Amino acid sequence: MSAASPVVVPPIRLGVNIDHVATIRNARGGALPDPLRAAALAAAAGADGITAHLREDRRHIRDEDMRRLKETLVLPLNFEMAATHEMVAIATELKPHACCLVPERREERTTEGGLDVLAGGIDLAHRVERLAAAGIRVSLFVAPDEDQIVRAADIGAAVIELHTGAWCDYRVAGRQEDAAAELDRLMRAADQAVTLGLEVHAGHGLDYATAEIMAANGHVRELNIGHFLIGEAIFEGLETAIRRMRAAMARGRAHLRLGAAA
Ligand SMILES: CC(=O)[C@@H](O)[C@H](O)COP(=O)(O)O
Ligand SMILES: NCC(=O)COP(=O)(O)O
Repeated sequence: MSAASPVVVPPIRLGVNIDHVATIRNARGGALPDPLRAAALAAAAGADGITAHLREDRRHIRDEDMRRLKETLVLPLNFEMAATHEMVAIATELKPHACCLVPERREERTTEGGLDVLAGGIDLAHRVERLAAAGIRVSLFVAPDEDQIVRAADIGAAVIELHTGAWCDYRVAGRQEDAAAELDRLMRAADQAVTLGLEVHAGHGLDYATAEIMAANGHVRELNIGHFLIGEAIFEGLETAIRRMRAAMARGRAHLRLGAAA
């Protein structure tokens, strides 16, 4: 009789987004609080990577922050950016570990939806190719939409990051049916992406509860979380917030282990 095969649970990484430390700094126009200090603290607290979004309007992270991050950071740097000529030029010079291409509208309060990979056409395909040729791991920030994910694989992205914002907003608004339908879409999108050979990440609006649910999907290999963690840091400190987030993700992975063993 053969022994039961061990359940293999793939690890899940936590990328800490430090944009909103820069939002607070910029509110007074000075140098404090320094997002680099948050990155160093996040590393000490067990983050696996740092995410920073250099918006076209530089409303939070600035070019100088990206340069300092690249020079001093011991963790992989995930550079979020619009798929523009300007940003591709900056990224190919900086050479971060990864670039996540996101949609941007100047007037938006935050990143409202996923990148329209289909509408991006050949220009987007070329930008993905240029970044990949510079040795950068390219991720596309997409809604859980089948056609967008097929196109992401077609144009050579290595990763998709699923936009969890709509799901999180439905939950906060108490719209349980909409939240359940959106979660179902996210789960099916993760399955589809893995079938197409893409690595799956997720992020936007995640908190302890939603991160735990995402981590219970073994296809999801990385969560990028910022706004909630920086908010919690006001009350309990960044280090504690990150440790609690890691614990929530570990609980999610434990559900997976139990589910697989059942
Ligand atoms: C793309 C994304 O989800 C992050 O960059 C995050 O949302 C940053 O915050 P803002 O959207 O407020 O710039
Ligand atoms: N890509 C999502 C991200 O980096 C963090 O989003 P949020 O937690 O700040 O909403």
